[in-house]
Amino acid sequence: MLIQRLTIIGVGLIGGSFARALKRARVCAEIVGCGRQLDNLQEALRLGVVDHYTTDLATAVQDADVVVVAVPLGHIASVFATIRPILAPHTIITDVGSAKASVVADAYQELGEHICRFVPGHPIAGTEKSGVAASFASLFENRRVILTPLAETDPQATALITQLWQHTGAEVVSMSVEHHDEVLAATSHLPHVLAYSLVDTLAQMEDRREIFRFAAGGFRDFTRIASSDPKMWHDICLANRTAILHVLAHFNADLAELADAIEQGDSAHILSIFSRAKTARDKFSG
Ligand SMILES: NC(=O)c1ccc[n+]([C@@H]2O[C@H](COP(=O)([O-])OP(=O)(O)OC[C@H]3O[C@@H](n4cnc5c(N)ncnc54)[C@H](O)[C@@H]3O)[C@@H](O)[C@H]2O)c1
Ligand SMILES: O=C(O)C(=O)C[C@]1(C(=O)O)C=C[C@@H](O)C=C1
Repeated sequence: MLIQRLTIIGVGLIGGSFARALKRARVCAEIVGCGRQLDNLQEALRLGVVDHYTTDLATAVQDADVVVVAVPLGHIASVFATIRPILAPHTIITDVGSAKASVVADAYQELGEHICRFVPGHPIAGTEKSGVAASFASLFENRRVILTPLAETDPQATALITQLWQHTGAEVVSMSVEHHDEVLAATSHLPHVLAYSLVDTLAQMEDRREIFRFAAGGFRDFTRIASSDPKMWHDICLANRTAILHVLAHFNADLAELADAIEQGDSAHILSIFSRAKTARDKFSG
């Protein structure tokens, strides 16, 4: 066994999938789940995702070798503040939050002397579903996990968290907090903002029933992620607002240029934008 006791705070899609993958790999002797919704924790136990559960954060982190904080970004600071006095000196703490600067600021503010065993992390894998019932063991297979260790982070803590993620089938990469937030603003946060905004625009049109009746594959592919948890994406937008606004401004300018080309009937311009995008997309998906 790699570790004795792993505690997951927030046994939802990501926390539950991490627990399932580690159980499958048989690397933790015991997995403890902690959360606020009793029915979700009971389901986690019934599904065999955790070995025990508690709704009490203090009980959950006692004697834990590793604590994984997998709650929405807006709840991370209060979780850190509550567990700080109970954490053992050897306990390693990590998280899975979709933006990293806000989590790191929360950690500096709330974790005190435990900052040297905090390894910020983010699996680049998920779905539009939430809760433990939506979790599955193969979610992280062949996907990337980004770690953004701090100057203070003990390299042995980073090495252990790296090993745990590798046991889920993921490839682990490291980068700076700032770079992470800029890249994810472009590749994940902007697409979610656009999908929510597009669906909301259509949903407010007078003939929305007719519009949605004839929405087919293209609409479905483009908007699946607008079914994601609104509170989670609210938290991400506020946590990474500077980087999101920067890439959104860029996008707005390019969209205005495309609208102008359509208005002018500028075939060459329209074709060059679409061809450039198709080449980039084909190369990326290949
Ligand atoms: N969904 C994705 O695609 C995805 C991908 C990568 C990372 N993330 C990140 O993972 C984290 C969790 O997202 P998720 O999709 O698993 O959400 P989820 O809603 O499925 O799970 C979150 C769980 O945390 C619990 N929780 C909320 N507040 C809590 C608190 N104060 N104390 C204890 N438990 C609490 C909830 O009851 C829920 O069970 C978020 O920070 C998100 O940014 C999500
Ligand atoms: O596939 C999806 O539904 C996702 O939204 C997953 C996705 C992404 O944008 O790729 C969403 C948020 C994350 O923090 C990481 C992954």
